[in-house]
Parts: sequence; structure tokens; C-alpha cells
Amino acid sequence: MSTDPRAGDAAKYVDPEIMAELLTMRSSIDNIDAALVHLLAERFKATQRVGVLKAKHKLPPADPGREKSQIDRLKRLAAEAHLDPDFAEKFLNFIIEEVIRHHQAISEHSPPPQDNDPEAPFDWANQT
Ligand SMILES: O=C(O)C(=O)C[C@]1(C(=O)O)C=C[C@@H](O)C=C1
Repeated sequence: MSTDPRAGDAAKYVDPEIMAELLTMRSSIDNIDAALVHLLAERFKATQRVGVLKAKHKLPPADPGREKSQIDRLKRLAAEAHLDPDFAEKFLNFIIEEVIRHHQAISEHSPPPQDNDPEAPFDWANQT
């Protein structure tokens, strides 16, 4: 008999009927984790585009005002959903920290705008 890959260490010490119940729950957890990975991948695709736009227009990688309203909103949603709002805040901050690191990398590796590039932002700080 092949063992269910979701059995883990529990297979060694859990009764078969309880194991069956546990495996059903673990199968939902696996689906949820897969959805989370796909959602995060889509979010990072969107923030990657934001990073390119920010680098192109010399905008700062972080926007603390935007972050504050996102965190306030997410904490409200978390409370409504019976999820710990402090956990929701930590989770969003963890993601945003990574996004800011990506934005910084994009801006460090993006070529300086060419003089003849009509799309280049006007550099007010460097006029002689
Ligand atoms: O909306 C932006 O300006 C972003 O760069 C995206 C994002 C986010 O991940 O939601 C990341 C960094 C900013 O500080 C604020 C928000």
C-alpha cells in the first residue's frame, strides 16, 4: 500500500480513522497553500510593474502613507474575518519589506535615462 504523501510523521502514531480525518483536513490545507502561492505570485507581478514605473520616474521605493492605509484596512478586514489583526499586520509588513527590496534592486539596475529619451522624466534636481 502506498502511503499518502500528506501523512507525515503522524502516520507513525495516529489511529487509522483519525488519520483519515486528518488527511482530509490536510488536503484542504494543501489547496489553500497552493492558492496563497498563486495569489502571492500575482501580487509580486503587480508590484514588479510598480517597481519599474517608480525606477523610471525616480520615485522612492517606499510609500509610508500608502502602507499605513493598507495596514489599517487589512487589520479591519482581519478582525471581521476573525483573524488576529496583529498577525495580518506582520504578514503584510513582511511582504512589503520584500517588495521594497525588489524596488531598490530594480532602481539600482535600471539604466540612467538618455538625454534624447522623450519618455525620460525631467530631472529637476540636476539642472545647471
Ligand atoms: O503601491 C506602491 O507604491 C508599492 O510600491 C507597493 C507596496 C505594496 O507592496 O503594497 C510596496 C511598497 C510601498 O511602500 C507601498 C506599497
